[in-house]
Amino acid sequence: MTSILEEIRKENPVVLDIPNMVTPQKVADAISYVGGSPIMCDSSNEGRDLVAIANSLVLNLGTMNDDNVKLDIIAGQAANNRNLPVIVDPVAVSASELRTEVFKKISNEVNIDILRGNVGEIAFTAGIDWGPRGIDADDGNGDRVQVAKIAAKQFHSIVVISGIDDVISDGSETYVVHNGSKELAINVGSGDVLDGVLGVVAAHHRGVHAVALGTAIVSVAGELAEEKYPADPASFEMEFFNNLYKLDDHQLSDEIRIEKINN
Ligand SMILES: Nc1ncnc2c1ncn2[C@@H]1O[C@H](COP(=O)(O)OP(=O)(O)O)[C@@H](O)[C@H]1O
Ligand SMILES: Cc1ncsc1CCOP(=O)(O)O
Repeated sequence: MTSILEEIRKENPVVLDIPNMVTPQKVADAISYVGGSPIMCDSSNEGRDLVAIANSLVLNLGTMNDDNVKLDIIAGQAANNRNLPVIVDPVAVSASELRTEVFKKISNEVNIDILRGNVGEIAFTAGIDWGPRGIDADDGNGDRVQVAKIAAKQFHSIVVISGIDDVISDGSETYVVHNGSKELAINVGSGDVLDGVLGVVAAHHRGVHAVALGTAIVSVAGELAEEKYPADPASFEMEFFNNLYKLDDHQLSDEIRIEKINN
């Protein structure tokens, strides 16, 4: 049985999160509920100071302006210097020239430990043609595993592709987490919540398997919430957050459906 939740709750790591302007409260709550200590930051003037007290850094690129892009680079490089894990979420990276350029800049200037996005986002970052005619795309796991592996090798990162199943790979070791809930897909910010939870886990637990367990924490919490509220999105959200707080290692081990991919 895993002891990851017990360990992170003992460690209570400080997660510095540079959020988007849409979901900071949700992300801070999620970090706190799974056992971390969140601090959100919005000014490049305090990036270095806050990295100095953090155990991991999350850069969410969901909304951007000149100062938070500057902050992303300052904090990312300071975190690299301290050997802290850096998690990057390239939200809607293909949607505007600015998003595409900012991600390129960050990936050139900051070492990314965990790159987390949906398959379209990750494929785009890696220059992979994803879509009806992209790499045999049928949205099957085989293709998503290939996208994760290619992106992982390109960025020297652990890549998490979230979706109906979650694919977690560093290019050679790969897992698929089969848990989840379609309610998570319509809950705005569930991906950002996943980034924050990965920040908590990665603070002290490096490696692909630990990241896969971190991914499963969110997917299992969502799956259990859907059992109770299959058709009430607002009630689902409350139950999902309750589950992030209540989930323990016994329940995680009982509920997780994780597969190691062998090629
Ligand atoms: N169709 C789905 N069925 C089950 N779980 C899903 C589905 N889509 C997303 N999830 C879950 O929702 C969480 C957030 O992923 P996702 O919605 O892909 O992020 P984003 O909000 O960045 O697009 C993950 O835990 C993922 O497993
Ligand atoms: C709606 C929206 N617009 C810019 S960032 C954001 C939130 C994205 O959250 P998630 O990708 O986790 O659903």
